[in-house]
Amino acid sequence: MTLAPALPDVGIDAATEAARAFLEALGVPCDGPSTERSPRRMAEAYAAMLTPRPFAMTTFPNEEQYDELVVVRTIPVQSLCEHHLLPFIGVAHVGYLPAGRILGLSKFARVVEMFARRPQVQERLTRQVADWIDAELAPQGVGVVVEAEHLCMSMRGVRAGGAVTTTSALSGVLRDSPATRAEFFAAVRS
Ligand SMILES: Nc1nc2c(ncn2[C@@H]2O[C@H](COP(=O)(O)OP(=O)(O)OP(=O)(O)O)[C@@H](O)[C@H]2O)c(=O)[nH]1
Ligand SMILES: [Zn+2]
Repeated sequence: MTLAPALPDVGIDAATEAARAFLEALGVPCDGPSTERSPRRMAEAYAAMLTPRPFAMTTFPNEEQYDELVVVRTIPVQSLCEHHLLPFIGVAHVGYLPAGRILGLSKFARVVEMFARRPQVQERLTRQVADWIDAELAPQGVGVVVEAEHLCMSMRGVRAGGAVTTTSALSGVLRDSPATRAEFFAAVRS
């Protein structure tokens, strides 16, 4: 069983017409020489931001029986909040304690991106990354921390620009062992 999101069925022409109607309804006509194609650009931009990129899961046998934490810090996060379809942007820190296999390092950034390219809430994104690593790798434990600014909170509404939300998801020994958990959070903060 895979926990990867299903690929959406994207109709760029229909999205373009909807974007044109949407912008016109907001008093933003797109009839100038440089704006005629803006509805299509908008449709393509949203399609790009909302379509996960599948990737090959590459694992290696843990031949050295490496049994310390592996932590990949400061992975870029760019997603859209499902309430306003406005971006939330920040970083993820992903760590795990290997068991029988280790994961290709680039895959941590790929899995974050895969789940980020959907309408999201930060809590779910954080949990999905942890659950995917658990399911695909069966490590001794996983930890994921996401720190992000939500533009729906800074560009509109409450206008709390600069507010950063931190979420975390832990499993296995990273959740159950206080020492391992503390080591993970220390690595994240270093
Ligand atoms: N928990 C959580 N909330 C989020 C996330 N992204 C956006 N939200 C919140 O979702 C809520 C939607 O609330 P509503 O009251 O329905 O929407 P709204 O009237 O536009 O709210 P304001 O943003 O307060 O103006 C807001 O409080 C957002 O800040 C997220 O990733 N996680
Ligand atoms: Zn929002």
